[in-house]
Amino acid sequence: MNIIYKTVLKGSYYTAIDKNQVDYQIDSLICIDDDGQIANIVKPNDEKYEKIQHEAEQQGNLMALTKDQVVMPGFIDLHVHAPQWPNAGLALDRPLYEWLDQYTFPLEAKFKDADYAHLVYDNLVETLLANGTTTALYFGSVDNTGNVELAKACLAHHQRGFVGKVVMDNPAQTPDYYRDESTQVALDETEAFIHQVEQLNKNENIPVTPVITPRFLPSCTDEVLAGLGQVATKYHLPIQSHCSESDWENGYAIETHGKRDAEVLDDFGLLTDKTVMAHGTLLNDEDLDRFKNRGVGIAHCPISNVYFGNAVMPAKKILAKDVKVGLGTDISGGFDPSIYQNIRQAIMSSRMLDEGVDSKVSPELRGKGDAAITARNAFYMATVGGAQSLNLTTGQVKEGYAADLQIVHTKYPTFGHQDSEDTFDKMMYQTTASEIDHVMTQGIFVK
Ligand SMILES: O=c1[nH]c(=O)c2nc[nH]c2[nH]1
Repeated sequence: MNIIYKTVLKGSYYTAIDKNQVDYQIDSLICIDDDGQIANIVKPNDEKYEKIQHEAEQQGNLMALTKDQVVMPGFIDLHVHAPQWPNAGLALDRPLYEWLDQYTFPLEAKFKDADYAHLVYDNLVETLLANGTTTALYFGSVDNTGNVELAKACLAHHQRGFVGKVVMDNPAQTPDYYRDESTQVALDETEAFIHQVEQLNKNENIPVTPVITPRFLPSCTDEVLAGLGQVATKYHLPIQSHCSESDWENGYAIETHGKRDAEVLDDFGLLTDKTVMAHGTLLNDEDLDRFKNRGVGIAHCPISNVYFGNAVMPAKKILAKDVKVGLGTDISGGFDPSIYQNIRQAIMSSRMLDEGVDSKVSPELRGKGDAAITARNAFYMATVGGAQSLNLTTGQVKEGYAADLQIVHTKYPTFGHQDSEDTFDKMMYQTTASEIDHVMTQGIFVK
Protein backbone atom coordinates (compact mmCIF):
# COMPACT_ATOMS: atom_id res chain seq x y z
CA MET A 1 0.00 0.00 0.00
CA ASN A 2 1.21 3.50 -0.83
CA ILE A 3 1.58 5.97 2.03
CA ILE A 4 0.51 9.47 1.08
CA TYR A 5 2.57 12.09 2.87
CA LYS A 6 1.36 15.66 3.29
CA THR A 7 4.74 17.05 2.27
CA VAL A 8 8.01 15.51 1.21
CA LEU A 9 11.02 17.81 1.48
CA LYS A 10 13.88 16.72 -0.74
CA GLY A 11 17.17 18.19 0.31
CA SER A 12 20.12 18.20 2.69
CA TYR A 13 19.77 18.87 6.39
CA TYR A 14 21.67 19.71 9.56
CA THR A 15 20.58 18.51 12.97
CA ALA A 16 22.38 18.44 16.34
CA ILE A 17 22.95 14.92 17.57
CA ASP A 18 24.68 15.86 20.81
CA LYS A 19 26.20 18.94 22.47
CA ASN A 20 29.25 18.91 20.20
CA GLN A 21 28.18 17.31 16.95
CA VAL A 22 25.93 18.32 14.12
CA ASP A 23 24.88 15.65 11.65
CA TYR A 24 24.71 16.52 7.94
CA GLN A 25 22.74 14.36 5.53
CA ILE A 26 22.53 15.02 1.83
CA ASP A 27 19.59 14.80 -0.53
CA SER A 28 17.23 13.07 1.86
CA LEU A 29 13.47 12.77 1.60
CA ILE A 30 11.94 14.20 4.79
CA CYS A 31 8.42 12.76 4.74
CA ILE A 32 5.87 14.66 6.80
CA ASP A 33 2.51 13.09 7.63
CA ASP A 34 -0.93 14.68 8.06
CA ASP A 35 -0.32 15.19 11.78
CA GLY A 36 2.76 17.29 11.05
CA GLN A 37 5.19 14.65 12.28
CA ILE A 38 8.37 13.57 10.52
CA ALA A 39 7.17 10.07 9.67
CA ASN A 40 10.12 8.92 7.64
CA ILE A 41 13.55 10.12 6.52
CA VAL A 42 14.68 8.31 3.40
CA LYS A 43 18.35 8.45 2.38
CA PRO A 44 19.46 8.37 -1.30
CA ASN A 45 20.80 4.80 -0.98
CA ASP A 46 17.45 3.47 0.27
CA GLU A 47 15.66 1.26 -2.27
CA LYS A 48 12.35 3.08 -1.54
CA TYR A 49 13.86 6.47 -2.42
CA GLU A 50 12.88 6.66 -6.10
CA LYS A 51 9.36 5.33 -5.47
CA ILE A 52 8.59 7.77 -2.63
CA GLN A 53 10.01 10.66 -4.61
CA HIS A 54 7.99 9.70 -7.69
CA GLU A 55 4.74 9.31 -5.76
CA ALA A 56 5.16 12.62 -3.95
CA GLU A 57 5.85 14.29 -7.29
CA GLN A 58 2.71 12.75 -8.81
CA GLN A 59 0.63 13.95 -5.87
CA GLY A 60 2.12 17.44 -6.00
CA ASN A 61 3.54 17.05 -2.47
CA LEU A 62 7.25 17.09 -3.31
CA MET A 63 9.23 20.20 -2.45
CA ALA A 64 12.73 19.94 -3.87
CA LEU A 65 15.23 22.32 -2.32
CA THR A 66 17.69 24.26 -4.46
CA LYS A 67 21.42 23.47 -4.21
CA ASP A 68 22.14 26.31 -1.79
CA GLN A 69 19.20 25.55 0.54
CA VAL A 70 19.25 23.28 3.60
CA VAL A 71 16.71 22.15 6.17
CA MET A 72 17.35 22.75 9.87
CA PRO A 73 15.16 22.41 12.96
CA GLY A 74 13.15 25.50 13.88
CA PHE A 75 14.56 27.39 16.84
CA ILE A 76 13.15 27.47 20.34
CA ASP A 77 13.26 30.86 22.06
CA LEU A 78 13.13 30.16 25.79
CA HIS A 79 12.67 33.74 26.98
CA VAL A 80 10.63 36.51 25.35
CA HIS A 81 8.83 39.36 27.13
CA ALA A 82 6.11 39.79 24.50
CA PRO A 83 4.77 43.18 25.65
CA GLN A 84 8.28 44.66 25.55
CA TRP A 85 8.54 44.27 21.75
CA PRO A 86 7.84 47.99 21.07
CA ASN A 87 10.83 48.85 23.31
CA ALA A 88 13.39 46.54 21.66
CA GLY A 89 16.65 48.49 21.48
CA LEU A 90 15.65 51.18 23.98
CA ALA A 91 17.28 52.33 27.21
CA LEU A 92 19.79 49.52 27.46
CA ASP A 93 22.26 51.85 29.14
CA ARG A 94 20.13 51.90 32.34
CA PRO A 95 20.49 49.55 35.32
CA LEU A 96 17.87 46.78 35.50
CA TYR A 97 15.69 48.28 38.28
CA GLU A 98 15.61 51.70 36.56
CA TRP A 99 14.94 50.13 33.14
CA LEU A 100 12.04 48.17 34.66
CA ASP A 101 10.55 51.16 36.51
CA GLN A 102 10.93 53.82 33.87
CA TYR A 103 10.59 51.97 30.58
CA THR A 104 9.28 48.46 30.99
CA PHE A 105 6.45 48.59 33.52
CA PRO A 106 4.77 51.63 31.88
CA LEU A 107 4.82 49.81 28.53
CA GLU A 108 3.56 46.49 29.89
CA ALA A 109 0.66 48.30 31.60
CA LYS A 110 -0.67 49.29 28.16
CA PHE A 111 -1.59 45.68 27.39
CA LYS A 112 -4.94 46.07 29.15
CA ASP A 113 -5.99 47.37 25.74
CA ALA A 114 -6.92 44.41 23.51
CA ASP A 115 -6.50 46.36 20.23
CA TYR A 116 -3.01 47.53 21.13
CA ALA A 117 -2.08 44.02 22.29
CA HIS A 118 -3.38 42.51 19.05
CA LEU A 119 -1.36 44.97 16.95
CA VAL A 120 1.90 44.32 18.81
CA TYR A 121 1.55 40.56 19.27
CA ASP A 122 0.57 39.86 15.69
CA ASN A 123 3.74 41.60 14.56
CA LEU A 124 5.93 39.95 17.20
CA VAL A 125 4.80 36.40 16.46
CA GLU A 126 5.19 36.94 12.71
CA THR A 127 8.65 38.43 13.24
CA LEU A 128 9.85 35.55 15.40
CA LEU A 129 8.56 33.01 12.86
CA ALA A 130 10.28 34.90 10.05
CA ASN A 131 13.50 34.53 12.04
CA GLY A 132 13.09 30.75 12.27
CA THR A 133 11.61 30.55 15.78
CA THR A 134 8.89 27.91 15.72
CA THR A 135 8.50 27.67 19.52
CA ALA A 136 8.53 30.56 21.99
CA LEU A 137 8.23 30.72 25.77
CA TYR A 138 6.58 34.06 26.48
CA PHE A 139 6.14 36.28 29.52
CA GLY A 140 2.87 38.14 28.91
CA SER A 141 1.70 40.97 31.15
CA VAL A 142 -0.15 41.26 34.47
CA ASP A 143 -3.50 41.80 32.74
CA ASN A 144 -5.08 38.82 31.01
CA THR A 145 -6.70 40.89 28.23
CA GLY A 146 -3.31 41.14 26.55
CA ASN A 147 -2.35 37.57 27.40
CA VAL A 148 -5.40 36.22 25.58
CA GLU A 149 -4.39 38.27 22.52
CA LEU A 150 -0.91 36.75 22.69
CA ALA A 151 -2.32 33.22 22.83
CA LYS A 152 -4.60 34.06 19.88
CA ALA A 153 -1.65 35.39 17.86
CA CYS A 154 0.30 32.14 18.43
CA LEU A 155 -2.72 30.11 17.31
CA ALA A 156 -3.44 32.32 14.30
CA HIS A 157 0.15 32.17 13.03
CA HIS A 158 0.79 28.53 14.05
CA GLN A 159 3.62 29.14 16.45
CA ARG A 160 4.13 26.67 19.31
CA GLY A 161 3.43 29.16 22.06
CA PHE A 162 3.96 28.93 25.81
CA VAL A 163 2.35 31.95 27.47
CA GLY A 164 2.47 33.12 31.09
CA LYS A 165 0.33 35.62 32.94
CA VAL A 166 2.95 37.66 34.79
CA VAL A 167 2.50 37.74 38.55
CA MET A 168 3.62 40.80 40.53
CA ASP A 169 1.83 41.30 43.86
CA ASN A 170 4.53 42.80 46.07
CA PRO A 171 3.59 46.46 46.74
CA ALA A 172 7.13 47.23 47.98
CA GLN A 173 8.72 46.49 44.58
CA THR A 174 6.01 47.23 42.01
CA PRO A 175 4.25 50.45 40.98
CA ASP A 176 0.59 51.12 41.89
CA TYR A 177 -0.45 51.23 38.24
CA TYR A 178 1.10 47.86 37.36
CA ARG A 179 0.52 45.24 40.03
CA ASP A 180 -1.90 42.42 40.81
CA GLU A 181 -4.63 43.87 43.04
CA SER A 182 -3.87 41.32 45.76
CA THR A 183 -2.25 37.94 46.25
CA GLN A 184 -5.60 36.20 45.87
CA VAL A 185 -6.39 38.11 42.66
CA ALA A 186 -2.97 37.11 41.26
CA LEU A 187 -3.72 33.44 41.92
CA ASP A 188 -7.29 33.67 40.65
CA GLU A 189 -6.20 35.41 37.46
CA THR A 190 -3.51 32.78 36.91
CA GLU A 191 -6.16 30.07 37.08
CA ALA A 192 -8.57 32.11 34.96
CA PHE A 193 -5.93 32.37 32.22
CA ILE A 194 -5.38 28.60 32.30
CA HIS A 195 -9.10 28.13 31.60
CA GLN A 196 -9.19 30.84 28.92
CA VAL A 197 -6.35 29.10 27.08
CA GLU A 198 -8.16 25.76 27.41
CA GLN A 199 -11.13 27.29 25.58
CA LEU A 200 -8.96 28.88 22.88
CA ASN A 201 -7.19 25.57 22.25
CA LYS A 202 -10.36 23.73 21.28
CA ASN A 203 -9.92 22.22 17.79
CA GLU A 204 -6.36 23.58 17.43
CA ASN A 205 -3.61 21.15 16.49
CA ILE A 206 -0.78 23.31 17.88
CA PRO A 207 -2.19 24.24 21.30
CA VAL A 208 -0.87 27.08 23.43
CA THR A 209 0.45 26.02 26.83
CA PRO A 210 -0.23 28.29 29.83
CA VAL A 211 2.82 28.84 32.04
CA ILE A 212 3.00 29.72 35.74
CA THR A 213 4.97 32.99 35.77
CA PRO A 214 6.12 34.69 38.97
CA ARG A 215 8.09 37.57 37.42
CA PHE A 216 11.02 37.33 39.84
CA LEU A 217 11.58 37.26 43.57
CA PRO A 218 11.44 41.05 44.13
CA SER A 219 8.00 41.40 42.50
CA CYS A 220 6.35 38.54 44.45
CA THR A 221 5.23 37.93 48.02
CA ASP A 222 6.03 34.62 49.68
CA GLU A 223 2.29 33.87 49.77
CA VAL A 224 1.93 34.21 46.01
CA LEU A 225 5.02 32.07 45.37
CA ALA A 226 3.58 29.32 47.58
CA GLY A 227 0.19 29.58 45.83
CA LEU A 228 1.75 29.47 42.36
CA GLY A 229 3.72 26.36 43.31
CA GLN A 230 0.40 24.71 44.19
CA VAL A 231 -1.32 25.84 40.97
CA ALA A 232 1.59 24.47 38.90
CA THR A 233 1.25 21.10 40.63
CA LYS A 234 -2.55 21.03 40.33
CA TYR A 235 -2.48 21.61 36.54
CA HIS A 236 0.92 19.96 35.77
CA LEU A 237 2.08 23.14 34.09
CA PRO A 238 5.44 24.61 33.15
CA ILE A 239 6.90 27.39 35.31
CA GLN A 240 9.13 30.29 34.31
CA SER A 241 10.87 33.09 36.18
CA HIS A 242 14.22 34.90 36.43
CA CYS A 243 16.97 33.52 38.65
CA SER A 244 20.40 34.82 39.65
CA GLU A 245 20.12 37.33 36.84
CA SER A 246 22.05 40.32 38.23
CA ASP A 247 23.93 41.50 41.32
CA TRP A 248 20.93 43.56 42.39
CA GLU A 249 18.38 40.74 42.08
CA ASN A 250 20.77 38.17 43.54
CA GLY A 251 21.48 40.48 46.49
CA TYR A 252 17.77 41.12 47.03
CA ALA A 253 17.12 37.42 47.68
CA ILE A 254 19.91 37.16 50.22
CA GLU A 255 18.93 40.39 51.97
CA THR A 256 15.20 39.63 52.21
CA HIS A 257 15.18 35.82 52.57
CA GLY A 258 18.68 35.08 53.84
CA LYS A 259 18.98 32.57 50.97
CA ARG A 260 19.85 32.46 47.33
CA ASP A 261 16.85 32.87 45.00
CA ALA A 262 17.19 29.31 43.62
CA GLU A 263 16.68 27.96 47.14
CA VAL A 264 13.72 30.25 47.80
CA LEU A 265 12.01 29.22 44.56
CA ASP A 266 12.70 25.57 45.38
CA ASP A 267 11.18 25.98 48.86
CA PHE A 268 7.95 27.10 47.18
CA GLY A 269 7.81 24.12 44.80
CA LEU A 270 8.75 26.23 41.79
CA LEU A 271 11.79 24.25 40.64
CA THR A 272 10.51 21.22 38.73
CA ASP A 273 11.37 19.36 35.54
CA LYS A 274 8.97 21.74 33.80
CA THR A 275 10.70 24.91 35.02
CA VAL A 276 12.74 27.31 32.87
CA MET A 277 14.76 29.97 34.68
CA ALA A 278 16.04 32.94 32.71
CA HIS A 279 19.60 34.29 32.74
CA GLY A 280 21.40 32.51 35.60
CA THR A 281 24.62 34.47 35.07
CA LEU A 282 25.33 34.30 38.82
CA LEU A 283 24.25 30.71 39.56
CA ASN A 284 26.82 29.00 41.79
CA ASP A 285 27.74 25.30 41.87
CA GLU A 286 25.14 24.51 44.52
CA ASP A 287 22.42 26.22 42.45
CA LEU A 288 23.48 24.29 39.35
CA ASP A 289 23.38 20.98 41.27
CA ARG A 290 19.91 21.92 42.47
CA PHE A 291 18.82 22.68 38.88
CA LYS A 292 20.24 19.39 37.67
CA ASN A 293 18.58 17.38 40.42
CA ARG A 294 15.22 19.02 39.83
CA GLY A 295 15.46 18.92 36.01
CA VAL A 296 15.24 22.72 35.66
CA GLY A 297 16.21 24.29 32.33
CA ILE A 298 18.10 27.57 31.91
CA ALA A 299 17.21 30.20 29.29
CA HIS A 300 20.61 31.58 28.31
CA CYS A 301 20.08 35.12 27.02
CA PRO A 302 23.56 36.20 25.90
CA ILE A 303 22.63 39.57 24.39
CA SER A 304 20.55 40.71 27.35
CA ASN A 305 23.19 39.45 29.78
CA VAL A 306 25.68 41.93 28.31
CA TYR A 307 23.42 44.73 29.58
CA PHE A 308 21.89 43.41 32.80
CA GLY A 309 23.69 40.18 33.70
CA ASN A 310 26.75 41.64 35.47
CA ALA A 311 28.67 38.53 34.35
CA VAL A 312 28.96 36.03 31.51
CA MET A 313 26.97 32.83 32.01
CA PRO A 314 29.45 29.93 31.83
CA ALA A 315 27.69 28.01 29.04
CA LYS A 316 30.47 25.47 28.54
CA LYS A 317 30.52 24.52 32.20
CA ILE A 318 26.71 24.27 32.33
CA LEU A 319 26.62 22.05 29.23
CA ALA A 320 29.35 19.87 30.72
CA LYS A 321 27.31 19.48 33.91
CA ASP A 322 24.33 18.23 31.86
CA VAL A 323 22.02 20.93 33.16
CA LYS A 324 19.33 21.62 30.52
CA VAL A 325 20.09 24.90 28.74
CA GLY A 326 18.57 26.64 25.71
CA LEU A 327 18.75 30.13 24.22
CA GLY A 328 16.48 33.14 24.68
CA THR A 329 16.30 36.52 22.97
CA ASP A 330 14.89 38.16 26.12
CA ILE A 331 13.11 40.84 24.13
CA SER A 332 13.59 43.65 25.19
CA GLY A 333 16.49 43.20 27.60
CA GLY A 334 17.87 41.76 24.36
CA PHE A 335 17.42 44.02 21.36
CA ASP A 336 17.19 41.41 18.59
CA PRO A 337 14.42 38.90 17.80
CA SER A 338 16.82 36.50 16.08
CA ILE A 339 18.11 33.35 17.75
CA TYR A 340 20.93 33.38 15.15
CA GLN A 341 22.11 36.67 16.69
CA ASN A 342 22.00 35.04 20.11
CA ILE A 343 23.97 32.04 18.84
CA ARG A 344 26.64 34.50 17.72
CA GLN A 345 26.61 36.46 20.98
CA ALA A 346 26.72 33.24 23.05
CA ILE A 347 29.92 32.28 21.23
CA MET A 348 31.47 35.75 21.49
CA SER A 349 30.63 36.20 25.18
CA SER A 350 32.07 32.76 25.96
CA ARG A 351 35.33 33.73 24.26
CA MET A 352 35.58 36.84 26.41
CA LEU A 353 35.00 34.74 29.52
CA ASP A 354 37.66 32.34 28.30
CA GLU A 355 40.34 34.89 27.46
CA GLY A 356 39.40 37.76 29.77
CA VAL A 357 39.00 41.42 28.95
CA ASP A 358 41.44 43.49 30.98
CA SER A 359 44.59 44.22 28.98
CA LYS A 360 46.43 45.22 32.17
CA VAL A 361 46.25 41.65 33.46
CA SER A 362 48.83 39.19 32.14
CA PRO A 363 47.49 36.73 29.53
CA GLU A 364 47.82 33.67 31.85
CA LEU A 365 45.60 35.30 34.48
CA ARG A 366 43.32 37.36 32.25
CA GLY A 367 40.52 34.87 31.48
CA LYS A 368 38.78 31.89 33.10
CA GLY A 369 40.10 29.46 30.47
CA ASP A 370 38.21 26.43 29.12
CA ALA A 371 35.07 28.51 28.65
CA ALA A 372 34.79 29.07 24.89
CA ILE A 373 31.87 27.37 23.12
CA THR A 374 31.57 26.49 19.43
CA ALA A 375 28.86 27.23 16.89
CA ARG A 376 27.80 23.58 17.29
CA ASN A 377 27.37 23.99 21.05
CA ALA A 378 25.26 27.10 20.49
CA PHE A 379 23.14 25.44 17.77
CA TYR A 380 22.52 22.54 20.17
CA MET A 381 21.23 25.00 22.79
CA ALA A 382 19.01 26.77 20.22
CA THR A 383 17.37 23.49 19.20
CA VAL A 384 17.83 20.41 21.40
CA GLY A 385 18.49 22.31 24.63
CA GLY A 386 15.33 24.37 24.19
CA ALA A 387 13.24 21.29 23.38
CA GLN A 388 14.56 19.44 26.42
CA SER A 389 13.81 22.42 28.66
CA LEU A 390 10.17 22.41 27.48
CA ASN A 391 9.92 18.62 27.30
CA LEU A 392 9.07 18.73 23.58
CA THR A 393 9.66 16.16 20.87
CA THR A 394 11.01 18.73 18.46
CA GLY A 395 14.32 20.54 17.85
CA GLN A 396 15.77 17.79 15.65
CA VAL A 397 15.26 16.54 12.11
CA LYS A 398 14.40 13.04 13.24
CA GLU A 399 11.72 10.43 12.64
CA GLY A 400 8.91 10.70 15.20
CA TYR A 401 9.67 14.37 15.87
CA ALA A 402 7.36 17.29 15.07
CA ALA A 403 8.09 18.88 11.68
CA ASP A 404 9.14 22.27 13.11
CA LEU A 405 11.65 23.24 10.46
CA GLN A 406 13.35 26.10 8.65
CA ILE A 407 14.68 26.10 5.10
CA VAL A 408 17.65 28.41 4.80
CA HIS A 409 19.99 29.39 1.99
CA THR A 410 23.58 30.53 2.32
CA LYS A 411 23.98 34.28 2.34
CA TYR A 412 27.13 34.39 0.23
CA PRO A 413 28.40 32.02 -2.47
CA THR A 414 30.68 29.20 -1.30
CA PHE A 415 32.80 29.44 -4.48
CA GLY A 416 32.78 25.68 -4.79
CA HIS A 417 35.49 24.78 -2.30
CA GLN A 418 33.78 24.66 1.07
CA ASP A 419 32.55 21.50 2.72
CA SER A 420 29.37 21.01 4.74
CA GLU A 421 31.15 21.86 8.03
CA ASP A 422 32.33 25.21 6.64
CA THR A 423 28.86 25.91 5.29
CA PHE A 424 27.32 25.17 8.69
CA ASP A 425 29.67 27.60 10.46
CA LYS A 426 29.02 30.29 7.88
CA MET A 427 25.27 29.85 8.25
CA MET A 428 25.48 30.23 12.03
CA TYR A 429 27.48 33.44 11.64
CA GLN A 430 25.75 35.00 8.63
CA THR A 431 22.05 34.05 8.53
CA THR A 432 19.46 36.78 8.94
CA ALA A 433 15.71 36.62 8.33
CA SER A 434 16.37 37.34 4.63
CA GLU A 435 18.11 33.98 4.16
CA ILE A 436 15.29 32.01 5.82
CA ASP A 437 13.10 31.07 2.85
CA HIS A 438 10.48 28.92 4.55
CA VAL A 439 9.47 28.05 8.09
CA MET A 440 7.16 25.22 9.08
CA THR A 441 5.52 24.42 12.41
CA GLN A 442 4.03 20.94 12.86
CA GLY A 443 4.05 20.48 9.09
CA ILE A 444 2.28 23.80 8.36
CA PHE A 445 4.14 26.39 6.29
CA VAL A 446 4.16 29.61 8.30
CA LYS A 447 6.64 31.57 6.16
O1 LIG B 1 15.84 41.17 31.55
C1 LIG B 1 14.85 41.26 32.30
N1 LIG B 1 13.65 41.69 31.81
C2 LIG B 1 12.54 41.81 32.57
O2 LIG B 1 11.48 42.19 32.09
C3 LIG B 1 12.68 41.46 33.93
N2 LIG B 1 11.82 41.44 34.95
C4 LIG B 1 12.49 41.02 36.01
N3 LIG B 1 13.76 40.78 35.71
C5 LIG B 1 13.92 41.03 34.40
N4 LIG B 1 14.99 40.93 33.61
